Amino acid sequence: MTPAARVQAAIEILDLVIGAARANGAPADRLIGDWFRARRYAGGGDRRAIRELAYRAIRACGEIPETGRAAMLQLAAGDPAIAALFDGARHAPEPILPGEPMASGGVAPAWLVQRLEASGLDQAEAEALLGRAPLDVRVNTLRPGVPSLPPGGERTAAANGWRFPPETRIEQTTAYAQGAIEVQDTGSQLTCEVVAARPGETVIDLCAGAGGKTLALAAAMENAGTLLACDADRTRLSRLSPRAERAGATNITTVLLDPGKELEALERFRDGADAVLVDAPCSGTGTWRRNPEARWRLTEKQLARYVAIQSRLLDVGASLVRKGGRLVFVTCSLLDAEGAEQAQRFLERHPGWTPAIPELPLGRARGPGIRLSPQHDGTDGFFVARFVRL
Ligand SMILES: C[S@@+](CC[C@H](N)C(=O)[O-])C[C@H]1O[C@@H](n2cnc3c(N)ncnc32)[C@H](O)[C@@H]1O
Repeated sequence: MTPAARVQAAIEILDLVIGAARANGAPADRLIGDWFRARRYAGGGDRRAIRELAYRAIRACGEIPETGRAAMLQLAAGDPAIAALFDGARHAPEPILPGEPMASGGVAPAWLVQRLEASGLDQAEAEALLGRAPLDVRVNTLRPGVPSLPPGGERTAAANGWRFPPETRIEQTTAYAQGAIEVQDTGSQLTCEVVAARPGETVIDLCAGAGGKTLALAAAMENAGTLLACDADRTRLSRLSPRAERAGATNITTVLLDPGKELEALERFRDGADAVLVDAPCSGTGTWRRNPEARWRLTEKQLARYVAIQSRLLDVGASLVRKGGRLVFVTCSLLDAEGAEQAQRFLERHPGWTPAIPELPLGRARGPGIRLSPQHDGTDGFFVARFVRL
């Protein structure tokens, strides 16, 4: 494909991404994959270039663009080489018309930029939310021996963490196939360390999803003790079993929860868990490096819904913890509404609890917890707080 045809292809993809963002449809990654599957003629180089162009345009536009072309014009406004490819040749985008509307630039929609500012993020830190994520892995201590890792890696601040260049094909390594390593962001690994799960304990991962953090907890517990992986989403939870098998994690029991009736399924653990992790559903502002179009999908109403469910799940988690036990609250968000403020409100609602601010090698204190950010810590954005029941 010619460079100009690649730009036109990226514009078509952007139209799909924008449509899906408006209609709460599939994520960009899946749309791009489907687009290529239907166009086998595009070679590896074309695919990489088109994907790169589409993501650069997504990152360049703060508000959701009207069209894919308007998004690409925003990118072209800062890159004359791309602008020059709008030449109307065969398969190329039509020439740019004088005064043709282009999407607006910026980090995120205006309301969200305001929320980020109010949450103490300066411009540089906000922009870093849209940077490139490295490839982090956790060495799985449940697998004996030292795994043979691909070249180019370096140790991270996490106890068992390594970082590789983003293009590393980690899933093709023997270490990955044997379950000796798991792909997991350093920030995510550190939030698991805050749980400080120990062998023999009863630990509940209340929002386990597909078990990214559950597997780290199982490793910390050395497969000894009870580890419940709960979630309200059957499909996500069903992905955990094969992952646990690959990782050699044998002490995990999955529990499908009914939203609003979580405690009914967990009644026998009431006041009994040593630790409960609430890795709550959130806006995901800390993971825009991986899915930058997520900022076009979020609405104030949705954010309010996340805040409400986080608060409810924290209350559910609290009633499962034994006296002296710990409750760990995590969101992959940098918004105080889903972090420091949420944690503070928990403490106000629950006088029988005290904050035990985690000591981490990365991050900065924010209210009664710690916040990690891409710019300051080189991780995804997270908030983590730990509370101890008196
Ligand atoms: C941030 S994700 C969890 C990610 C997971 N812990 C990991 O490390 O991969 C939040 C999860 O909360 C789940 N969830 C939403 N409502 C819930 C509820 N009422 N009870 C339990 N889980 C819920 C979602 O299905 C989603 O999987």
